[in-house]
Amino acid sequence: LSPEGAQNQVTENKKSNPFVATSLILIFIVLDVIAFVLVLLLLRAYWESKKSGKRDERKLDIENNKDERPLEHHDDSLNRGAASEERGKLEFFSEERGFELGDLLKASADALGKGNFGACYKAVLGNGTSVVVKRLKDLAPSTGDEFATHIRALSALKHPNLLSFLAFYNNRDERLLVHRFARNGNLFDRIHAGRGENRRGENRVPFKWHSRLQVARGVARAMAYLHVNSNSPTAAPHGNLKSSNVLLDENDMPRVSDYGYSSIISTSAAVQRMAVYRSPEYQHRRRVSKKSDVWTYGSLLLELLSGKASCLSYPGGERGIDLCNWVHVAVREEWTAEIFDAEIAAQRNASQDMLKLLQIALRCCEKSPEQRPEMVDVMRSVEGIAARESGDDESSDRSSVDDHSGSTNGSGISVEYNRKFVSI
Ligand SMILES: Nc1ncnc2c1ncn2[C@@H]1O[C@H](COP(=O)(O)OP(=O)(O)OP(=O)(O)O)[C@@H](O)[C@H]1O
Repeated sequence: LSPEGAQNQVTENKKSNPFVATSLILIFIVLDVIAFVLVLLLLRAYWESKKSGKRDERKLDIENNKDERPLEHHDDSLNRGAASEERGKLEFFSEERGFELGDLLKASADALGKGNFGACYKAVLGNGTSVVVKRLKDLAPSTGDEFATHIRALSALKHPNLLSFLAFYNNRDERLLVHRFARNGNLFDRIHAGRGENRRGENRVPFKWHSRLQVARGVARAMAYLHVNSNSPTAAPHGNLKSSNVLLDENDMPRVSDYGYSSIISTSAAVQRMAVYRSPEYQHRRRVSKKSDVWTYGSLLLELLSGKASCLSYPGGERGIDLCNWVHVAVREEWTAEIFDAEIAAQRNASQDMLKLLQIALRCCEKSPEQRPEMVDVMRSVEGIAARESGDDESSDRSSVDDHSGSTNGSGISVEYNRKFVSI
């Protein structure tokens, strides 16, 4: 119905019947409104599908290895800042020192993704070694020396379940961290890839209870280790624990990454983007502490157990659910069985252990920080499940908690930190 046609008909009808003319005008207006709403709905559906596809597209790009340009070509500013005459050297923290900054920039590289604190690239060096280069952004104002001191302190933390630092680069324009590449990607993708709306899960490798428990145990050890070696009463030793910051090596052993950033990132960026700032105590009292880390660990356990995406894991938290709240409601309403991911719920011989892990998670997610357990106690509870499940006695299981840099006093947690040995 064209506007001219409608107008002519209206003029004709006006002469014969004023009621018919008014009805035609009304119909014309209603049709216009419906068309407008339809266009709006279509635009919204297009926008939503683009957003949900982003993560998968990024993964696909990496898997297909489409972009193999040298690192320096991925980012012009990286090239400009680092290729100048006075660009300086990498500082190494490990035995693997067979490369220099120039080798890194020329190595064939893939963009792994942009996180909250910078972009990550996987670079393959001439000798075939794969490393990850993280280019930091939104740093707190600090001198190069302050930054270097902080990174050196972080690199002294050595534990089999922490992602270690290989080297770093520090000049006025550019700050880069170099880590080992974790071959099996991150825990978020391990839990959620190939499932959910619009996905049929054809390529999904099932993530069974035993592997999930192994991850829960490894992350608890890494977190307890960080807590034992942190002296600050006001900071969360990790600060940003979430499933995308738990990387999996070739044996699916977890390596916790992105720890200790709170003092190198600007306060506003930290408050907006770090996981601990979403804890109940930050909402009410504007304070975070070690117990905020315990809360993030509880949320991670709930994600592992339920297979549901947590809003902590999504950038900006714009998707996913508040798992702590959801599970508390589920337990109150007595539909606990609904909590467990279908992929593990069928493993009936492990159901008691799943319930135990759920109880630990709920204690970690207590609203009041004072009521949450200490991270070391959480680790011991999770190890209790592991020892029973594998039939090992506790002492033999404990040996794997040891770090690689020194002896322990029997608790299994120790560290060489600033050349002083601290243990509990
Ligand atoms: N050492 C690594 N090995 C393998 N993949 C890595 C490594 N480091 C980072 N990644 C991957 O690179 C991507 C970007 O990581 P990054 O840490 O920058 O962001 P994020 O974890 O998504 O968010 P945030 O910045 O809040 O930690 C993620 O998919 C992450 O799993």
